[in-house]
Amino acid sequence: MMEFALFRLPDGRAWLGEGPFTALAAVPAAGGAFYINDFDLKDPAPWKVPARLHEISPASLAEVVHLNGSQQPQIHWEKPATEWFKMAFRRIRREVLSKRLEKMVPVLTESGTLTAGDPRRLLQAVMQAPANMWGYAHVQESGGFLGATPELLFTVKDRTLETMALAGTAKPGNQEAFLTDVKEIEEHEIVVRYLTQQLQALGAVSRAERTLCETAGLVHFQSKLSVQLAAAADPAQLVPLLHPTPAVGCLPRDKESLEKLREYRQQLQVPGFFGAPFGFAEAGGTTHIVVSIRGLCWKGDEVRLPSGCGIVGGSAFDHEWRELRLKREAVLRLLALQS
Ligand SMILES: C=C(O[C@@H]1C=C(C(=O)O)C=C[C@H]1O)C(=O)O
Repeated sequence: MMEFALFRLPDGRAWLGEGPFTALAAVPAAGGAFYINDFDLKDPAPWKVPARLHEISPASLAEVVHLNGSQQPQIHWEKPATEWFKMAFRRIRREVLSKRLEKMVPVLTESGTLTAGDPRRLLQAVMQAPANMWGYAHVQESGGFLGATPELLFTVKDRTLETMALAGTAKPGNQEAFLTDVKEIEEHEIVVRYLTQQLQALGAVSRAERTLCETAGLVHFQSKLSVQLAAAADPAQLVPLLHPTPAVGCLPRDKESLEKLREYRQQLQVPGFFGAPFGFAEAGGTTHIVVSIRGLCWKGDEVRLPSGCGIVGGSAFDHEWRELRLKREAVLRLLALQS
């Protein structure tokens, strides 16, 4: 199989679409299409209808993708350098303190070399990710990306849209201090405020209380939001309305700040899939779009593992550097690449 896409829901249902794909600008009425784009939404036809669609289980995956006989990948990781990230961190913090920005999310990418095995084997871990995560993958002949994310951009069916703010991070075990951490709460509430503002035009927005989401070795603040839509909404238009949220982007989300975010991403050589929307439109009319974080990508034997952290006025470099490491470790554990 030269090209395929995979999407797994938290309830375990999963689909694998075989290429070649037919690319469309809008969701096909019959469903059965994947949404694949990069962070800048450069693809004008991001809905990909596969030549063949399979509903899969962890047991049938190996058969459908022909994984039998392939080995778990071995990756030699390089220690990430601090310089460029430190510079971005300082600049962003300065902009926040001078009130030109409220929040921005720079991304650090760890690089590695594949020394043995097949990265497609990691799809087995993606299929078995914890029940509060969405699995995603897009694989082509020479490379691809895959992961399991705890962050939903939106699910829409008929007149109901559900989304979440997921931001603010800690290591499990220190919950008491986290629950009252003013900086983490601020980082989170910025995302809630943004989503509420963007969604208000579509109908009545209701917000559930801020709770803790524990997943794959990390704890986040999570607030679920839902909207009773005044009229049926087109998922193709909802993506640019919501993406990028300040959980992976910036606030304000004006042209100037987005341009700065793009510059930092370029300078820091962030892979295009990271933080991008990815999803699947079911045949029954439900469309799910998630935020592609907690994953890795590869091209030939080059492997890259990005992670990002929100910078606000109260952010300190050492704390954020540690948070980035925790996030990368969470991905490695999730993909069974580290004990
Ligand atoms: C950017 C990442 O995660 C996002 C950033 C978070 C934060 O800054 O606290 C938390 C969850 C995600 O919204 C990542 O995992 O790399």
